[in-house]
Amino acid sequence: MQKGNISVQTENIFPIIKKFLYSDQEIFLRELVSNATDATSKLVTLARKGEAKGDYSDRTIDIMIDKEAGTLTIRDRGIGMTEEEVKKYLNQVALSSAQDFVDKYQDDASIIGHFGLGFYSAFMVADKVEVVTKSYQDGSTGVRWICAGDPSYEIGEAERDMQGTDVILHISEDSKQYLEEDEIEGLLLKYCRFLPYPIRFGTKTETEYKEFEGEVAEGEEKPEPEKIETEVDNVINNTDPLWKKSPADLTDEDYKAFYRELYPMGEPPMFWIHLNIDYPFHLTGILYFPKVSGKLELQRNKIQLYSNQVYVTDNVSDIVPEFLTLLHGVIDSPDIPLNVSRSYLQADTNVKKITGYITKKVAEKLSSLFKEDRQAYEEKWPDLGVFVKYGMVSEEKFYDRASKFALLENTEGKFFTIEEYCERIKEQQTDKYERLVGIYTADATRQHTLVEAARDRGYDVLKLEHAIDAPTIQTLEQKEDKLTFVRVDSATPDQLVQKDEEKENLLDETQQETITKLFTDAVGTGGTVELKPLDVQDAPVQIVRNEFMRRMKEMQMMQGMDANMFPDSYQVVVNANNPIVKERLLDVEDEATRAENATYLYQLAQLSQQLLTGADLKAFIDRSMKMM
Ligand SMILES: Nc1ncnc2c1ncn2[C@@H]1O[C@H](COP(=O)(O)OP(=O)(O)OP(=O)(O)O)[C@@H](O)[C@H]1O
Repeated sequence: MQKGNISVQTENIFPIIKKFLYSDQEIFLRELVSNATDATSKLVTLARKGEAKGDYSDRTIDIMIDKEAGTLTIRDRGIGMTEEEVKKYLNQVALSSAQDFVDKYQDDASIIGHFGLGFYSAFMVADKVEVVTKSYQDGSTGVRWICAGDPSYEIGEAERDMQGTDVILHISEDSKQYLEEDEIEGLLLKYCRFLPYPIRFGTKTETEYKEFEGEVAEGEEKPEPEKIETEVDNVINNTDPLWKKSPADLTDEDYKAFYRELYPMGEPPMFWIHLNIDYPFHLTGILYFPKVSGKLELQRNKIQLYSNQVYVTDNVSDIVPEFLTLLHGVIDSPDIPLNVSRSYLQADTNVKKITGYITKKVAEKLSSLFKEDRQAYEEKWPDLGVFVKYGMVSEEKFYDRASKFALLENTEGKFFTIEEYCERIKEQQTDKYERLVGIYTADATRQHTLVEAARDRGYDVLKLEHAIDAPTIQTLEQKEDKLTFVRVDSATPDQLVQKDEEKENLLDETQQETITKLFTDAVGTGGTVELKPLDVQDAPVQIVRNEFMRRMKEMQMMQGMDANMFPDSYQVVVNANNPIVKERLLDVEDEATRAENATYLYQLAQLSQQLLTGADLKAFIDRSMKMM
């Protein structure tokens, strides 16, 4: 054996590799199996070109544990290395790329999936690494290279028949878990599940039951099926994952089966998109639309990112627009730079193009579903809506496409595109400033009374009940000319759509003052009182919340501010023209009864909006009982 030093400057790299990457130790296996895959691919290419002669049909990569020896071996049947190549690639190339990686990593540990540490990641878990290799080239002999985690190494001849490479890790004392079968199998399933060559991890027992096929004499029972156990290779990967295949060759069932392979516990997806692009970047993948309805948070981070079928990460938030992280599936692209920091990624031109491409494909798919079968699309809307709205709010480009197929649902359960809806309300709901006023409820059950009051006026009421609807409304108002929204409780029904009609007040000035005073006392600090001449049949007292003030408060609360900093601003509108107001307040002599009636009418208004609680609610019930 010859001895040598890898490099003088690298004295420190081993402890750094061990220490800095400790939390992500497990990636060593992905890096080494990737190298084995690359070495196999290189040989396959040479053989195809006729430059490597021999039978290279067995491309299996073996992962082997030897507990007694304390080693984990990664064996490939790939291109192998000559002694010169070992010196060049392991002592120089691999080392300098590891050095580069460590330098970058020390500056910013957010490198995606920690790709690029390469061969030297072995030293995260091993005290000593032994490489036994033989080049595919005629006349090559085996070579053994040993390095014990310091800059010195040994190199010499080794016995070896087959071309290819064994990387033997002498697992260190504090990484003993990597000698456990379950641990290794788990990592192989995570990182290597879709690699293009078979990854064999020992053997497994397959059990089969064979029915008795012979004659059974009358009166005799058929013998139990025979149990047949066979030892077969434990190949842990699917070498030909669905996203690599041509969509024309696949059926719906294939896509569903692949979804189950990815998420065995998941509900079946609604539909999917097969991505496939060669220029100006390479990208393949399948994105599935899950049923989202309401569960906005739970579903994130289900897209897996691969690079040439090697798993990288399931945190793709810097690679795809945020709203797309609600989708499930796989993206595979060798063109995403994986050894740069996450903040750099978003500025990368390839990543920008990829983002744009995926967004466009998603919009196209939704658009075709909408056009092909509107009814089926409407049925899916409860699950799709959250996703589409999220996209419209957060991605300008998506908005432009989605505004054609986004739907608005009204309280009758009918669906409209934005354009259709504007057309529908044009006549009734255009205000004096020529704005189209969309009236909505955030809770059709709680706001039932108000919804009905608006509908009685001939208005249409939209159901915008999800958390995503508040920002969606804001976006629609910004984007769509002359469209504005008001919630049913933001004004009295006659004022939801402001028109220039002034009603005559049936009370004289003294009467108006008396009424205003009575209600100001009844309401106290609960809100401001306004006496207005409304329709005779409009309720005597109504409570409204200014749309703008309410939105401000909601926004502040979303930003985590104290809710009490912005008290609710309620306006108590008293209808001067409702006959009850006159009869119960003005025509009553007794001061105390008048005050009591004012309070009672105010409480009725509170009750209709579920604002009456605590002691006030009890007082109201007591009084109602007495009246009975
Ligand atoms: N199993 C192997 N068979 C043949 N050559 C190998 C094997 N493992 C490593 N090598 C050689 O060593 C070189 C350095 O490996 P290393 O993993 O450090 O970097 P890389 O694979 O080139 O790049 P990266 O890991 O960043 O993708 C490889 O380019 C290859 O030439």
